Amino acid sequence: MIGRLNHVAIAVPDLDAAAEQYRGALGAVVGPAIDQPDHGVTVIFVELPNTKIEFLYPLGAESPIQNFLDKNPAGGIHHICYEVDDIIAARDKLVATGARVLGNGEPKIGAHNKPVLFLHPKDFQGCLIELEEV
Ligand SMILES: CC[C@@H](C(=O)O)C(=O)SCCNC(=O)CCNC(=O)[C@H](O)C(C)(C)COP(=O)(O)OP(=O)(O)OC[C@H]1O[C@@H](n2cnc3c(N)ncnc32)[C@H](O)[C@@H]1OP(=O)(O)O
Ligand SMILES: [Co+2]
Repeated sequence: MIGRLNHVAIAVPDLDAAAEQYRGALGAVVGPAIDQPDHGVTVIFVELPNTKIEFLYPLGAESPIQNFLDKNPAGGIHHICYEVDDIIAARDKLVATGARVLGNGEPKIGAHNKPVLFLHPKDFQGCLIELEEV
C-alpha cells in the first residue's frame, strides 16, 4: 500500500540555523520557510535526489510539535511521510487493523497541497507516520 518515502521531518529549535547548516556544511538545496497555520508549524523543505527533509518549527500556542520539542530541546526526527495512491482507502484499511488516525480522522491539505493524515506513533513501532496522497 505505501509507496515512496516522501520526506523525513526533523523538529528543530532554530529554523534558520538548521537551514544554514544544511545549505552550507551539507551543500543541500534548501527552500524557504513557509508558515502552515492549519498544522501549527513553520516548515522548510530540503530537496535531496531521492527524497526530502522537512524542518519543523512550532507555530502558534497549540502546535502539535511543542511537546516533542520540550522533550527533545536539541531537536530530533519527528515523523516520516509515505506516499499512498488513495488516502481514504489507506486510512480505512489501517483503521480496520486497529491503527489510530490522529485528529478527526479526515485528511487535511499538507505542505505539498495534497491530502495528508497522521498515524499514532504508539501503533507504528514508536514512529509517527504521515501519509500523503500523490
Ligand atoms: C506541514 C504539514 C504536514 C506536511 O505536509 O508535511 C506536516 O508534517 S505537519 C507536522 C506536525 N503535525 C503533526 O505532528 C500532527 C500529528 N501529531 C499529533 O497529533 C501529535 O503530535 C501526537 C503525535 C498525537 C503527540 O501529541 P502530544 O500532545 O505531543 O502527546 P504526548 O506528548 O502526550 O505524546 C504521547 C506519546 O507519544 C509520544 N510521541 C509524541 N510525539 C511523537 C513523535 N513525533 N514520535 C514518536 N513518539 C512520539 C510521546 O513521547 C508520548 O509517549 P509516552 O511518553 O511514552 O507516553
Ligand atoms: Co510532514
